[in-house]
Amino acid sequence: MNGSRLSDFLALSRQSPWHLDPFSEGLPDGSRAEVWDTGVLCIEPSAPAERDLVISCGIHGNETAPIELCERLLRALVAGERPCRQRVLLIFGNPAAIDLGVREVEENLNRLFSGAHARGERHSRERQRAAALEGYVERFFSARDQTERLHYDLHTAIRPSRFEKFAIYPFTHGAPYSLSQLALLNQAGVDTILLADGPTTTFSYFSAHRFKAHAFTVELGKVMPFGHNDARRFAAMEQCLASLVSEPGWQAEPVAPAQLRVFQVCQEITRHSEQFCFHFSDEVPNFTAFKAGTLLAEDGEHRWFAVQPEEAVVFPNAGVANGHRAALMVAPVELKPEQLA
Ligand SMILES: O=C(O)CCC(=O)N[C@@H](CCC(=O)O)C(=O)O
Ligand SMILES: [Zn+2]
Repeated sequence: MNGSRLSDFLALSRQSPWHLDPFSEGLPDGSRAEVWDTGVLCIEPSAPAERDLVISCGIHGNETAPIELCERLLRALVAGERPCRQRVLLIFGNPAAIDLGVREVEENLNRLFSGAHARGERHSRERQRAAALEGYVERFFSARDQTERLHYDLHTAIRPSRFEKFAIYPFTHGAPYSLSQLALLNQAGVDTILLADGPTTTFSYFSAHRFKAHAFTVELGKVMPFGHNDARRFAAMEQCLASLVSEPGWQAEPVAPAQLRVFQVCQEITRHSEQFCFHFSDEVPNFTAFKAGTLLAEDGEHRWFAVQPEEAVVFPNAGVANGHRAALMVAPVELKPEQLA
């Protein structure tokens, strides 16, 4: 595909970080690749199989490993090294932040979905982008009924984690958890699952709730600058995504729930003011556990204590904007057969 504008789609998106005029190109296997906007590319095979697959990365611009993984996947499709047999929507979420090497330009894109971009008086580039991304996901999923809808939103975490790869399973409103999706995550090296305890304004919850997609925020390791990621650490996820894209009907090896480490979110710590502080070291890795009764954080009158035995902290970040989540607290749980389908 010499001369293809898609052979370096990320570079093209970084050059036009907030808007790119749509265009389309044929791929060597006969699929049509349609650029809908900067960082947004829909691939339509001539005879698509039964899955509709959204893969997103770079919702936080400095989380480079998933961005590199998606670039490798796209290059293989554009070069004809791999066929595309499913409809795929590939999203580089925040090209401006990717270009600057920062988590966000004006505000955290992953707190602006499910309409949160329109709440309040504030205007920001990320709000416009969240609204646009919602529209693209709607356009993609609404094109067909009766398909299996999938969305993997790939991230890396700011700090190291005792369990390196984990996924957040957005709140299901009581619907069962998908055993085949847990198997896929497990085969992708993601053997730790966090069950959310309520609706959120994340991208994965948006797809799960609005389109009944199997959708996950997937944490693949620790944030590193471009060029400093070891691709071998992401190979299992890359292989699973490649199989989904290229092999109709592909299924991961089955998993027994007991093979997975499962946590339930039991409380959320929210920063309210400049007085916010944690009562543990800045160095603690994700999934560090505290005894029940331990004072975890303080913000003026507010105090948060560990309540459950073995309650563990995930994503502690005292530097978030006021009103935002500063940490999730999670407790180990066992998935019961009646919770699974
Ligand atoms: O390491 C951190 O503190 C944040 C890593 C990250 O971006 N995580 C996502 C999780 C989204 C979810 O809860 O589904 C985020 O904070 O947006
Ligand atoms: Zn992230």
